[in-house]
Amino acid sequence: MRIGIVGATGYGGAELLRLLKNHPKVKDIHLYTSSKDGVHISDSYPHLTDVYNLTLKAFDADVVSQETDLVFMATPPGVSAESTDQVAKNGTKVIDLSGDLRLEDPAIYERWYKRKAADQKTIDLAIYGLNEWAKEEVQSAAIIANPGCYPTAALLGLAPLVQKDLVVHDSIIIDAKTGTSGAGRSTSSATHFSEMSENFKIYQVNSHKHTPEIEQQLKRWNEGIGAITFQTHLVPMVRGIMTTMYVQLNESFSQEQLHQLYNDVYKDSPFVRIRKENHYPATREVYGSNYCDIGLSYDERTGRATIVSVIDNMVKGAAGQAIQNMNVMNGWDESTGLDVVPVYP
Ligand SMILES: NC(=O)C1=CN([C@@H]2O[C@H](COP(=O)(O)OP(=O)(O)OC[C@H]3O[C@@H](n4cnc5c(N)ncnc54)[C@H](OP(=O)(O)O)[C@@H]3O)[C@@H](O)[C@H]2O)C=CC1
Ligand SMILES: CC(=O)N[C@@H](CCC(=O)OP(=O)(O)O)C(=O)O
Repeated sequence: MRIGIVGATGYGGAELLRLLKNHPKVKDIHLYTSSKDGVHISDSYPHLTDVYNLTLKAFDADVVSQETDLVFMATPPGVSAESTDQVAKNGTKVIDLSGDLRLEDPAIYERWYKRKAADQKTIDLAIYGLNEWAKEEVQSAAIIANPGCYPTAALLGLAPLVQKDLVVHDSIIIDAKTGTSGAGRSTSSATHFSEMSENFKIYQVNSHKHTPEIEQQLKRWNEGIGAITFQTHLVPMVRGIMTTMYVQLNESFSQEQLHQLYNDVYKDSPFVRIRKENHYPATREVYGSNYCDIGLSYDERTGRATIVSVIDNMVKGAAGQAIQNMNVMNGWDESTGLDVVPVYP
């Protein structure tokens, strides 16, 4: 299969290349750039020296549609909105890592992303690829909107309780933390070393663009769910996301029942690991892997459940989930090429 990566010089592109090296079905890879035409990938990423002998080519949607069967768009917001229909016109499948095709209402996209949305036809064709909960749709999809990093962690953690309508509808609070690689490779004053070292910051308070994405999916599962409170923090680490979620349950639960529910729901999901009672995951424990690890607690005093989920933002939050989606789209085992043990310590 001929694979394309647009935005291969970014962190998402580099992570795709790291993981695809061990993918038995992928041999023919084409890399596209908007600024480094003719540059060898190892000049951009020396850790890939002798791993790939590939030179970047200028991104042109028509060329991509002729040269590839499936393309990963690892590009900033706006690029997929403009070019997906052209890339897909000859049957090339598209997996978009950006947020351009995730929101079904273009007006909501334009309000939160502050840029023009993709055309409605392309948005309607795109399947929201939260893989664990969309196997059938992903299988037959031509275009995948790969979920955002925070929504992946939050939604996998909330799904069992929300789907079974066990949550007081307007009680969901998501307290999220991320490492700096989530901001991509280009430098910014928010993420450079002097700003982030020995520091811990809240950002985009009540205004993060992943808020409508999380609400949209929660409402698909349970239309009664109200507005969520979602806050994001930057911590001095490179990879990893932790979402700590607080929800009021609408019936009395026991710790044991809560664990039973999550173990049952995710028993056939190889990338979701439920920790045993009184054990909680740390970001290091999924580092470099496609796992989402979940810890649970029910507080009898308050009637609230605390759900903690961790992922590696670059893997399950981006490139890993994208490859999992590619696998399911092609009828391959979902774990193909993703059988990676987390790097520890
Ligand atoms: N980092 C993360 O943890 C996650 C990222 N994402 C999303 O994935 C996408 C990629 O993220 P990330 O790799 O971190 O970002 P980076 O900024 O590291 O990389 C983006 C790449 O896109 C390319 N690019 C920029 N403009 C254009 C253009 N007009 N046409 C084609 N290519 C262009 C650039 O490469 P060049 O100059 O060579 O063209 C750049 O290297 C983003 O939308 C991001 O929000 C999603 C989940 C998690
Ligand atoms: C640290 C940092 O800036 N993280 C990014 C992660 C979001 C991201 O990557 O955006 P999409 O998944 O929607 O494309 C942010 O908070 O915007």
